[in-house]
Amino acid sequence: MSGPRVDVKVVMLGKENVGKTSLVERYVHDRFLVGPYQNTIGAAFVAKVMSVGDRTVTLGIWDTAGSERYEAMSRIYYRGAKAAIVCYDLTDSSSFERAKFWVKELRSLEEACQIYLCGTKSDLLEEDRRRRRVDFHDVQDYADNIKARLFETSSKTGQSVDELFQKVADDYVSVAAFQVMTEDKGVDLGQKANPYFYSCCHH
Ligand SMILES: Nc1nc2c(ncn2[C@@H]2O[C@H](COP(=O)(O)OP(=O)(O)OP(=O)(O)O)[C@@H](O)[C@H]2O)c(=O)[nH]1
Repeated sequence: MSGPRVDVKVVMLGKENVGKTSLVERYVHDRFLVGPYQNTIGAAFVAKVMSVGDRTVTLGIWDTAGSERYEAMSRIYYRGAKAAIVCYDLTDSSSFERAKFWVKELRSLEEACQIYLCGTKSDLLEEDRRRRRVDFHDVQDYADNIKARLFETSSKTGQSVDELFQKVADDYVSVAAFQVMTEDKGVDLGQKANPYFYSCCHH
């Protein structure tokens, strides 16, 4: 028996404990698991069917393990990904340094992969704004430089989680539509190597 046909391979990357699994849990099952923290080992896969206008898009989400012990495995999972959600914990500056590490790798090895930076655990800032360790404007400047999109989410409250994954699917559909358009008309805008151009030019 074959599994679902995946349109968009999405990979979750980021330091351990930043909340990658919780983000997927919130998005796919609309729940936030409490209890003892469990590291992801290797990677986990889940498929989610969603709508973009009158189209159906299936996201195939690979949730990788954040521990540096599994770094080599994470590399296997981002190969061929169309989208990478690179997570960092808004209350942990070292996790943002780790996010930059993954961005560098993706930019050099998976040029066509659209990057979504995701600052997690925003509910902790609502409780106490002094807990913020990663400045929003600094990350926005960085995101502009690397042509990434930026979200700040909470898997606990659900804040911006659906919006993040919806954007991944919307971008995929925009890119596909643009590809069909240029291939049909034989237009070569010399921009094919730039995935951000693809997704931006339809907004
Ligand atoms: N307050 C709060 N805690 C969160 C949030 N997301 C995750 N956590 C907590 O952070 C811890 C780690 O979450 P995980 O989702 O397992 O983190 P991970 O990035 O998948 O970790 P690895 O599997 O080790 O890579 C857990 O104790 C979660 O309950 C959030 O949005 N808000």
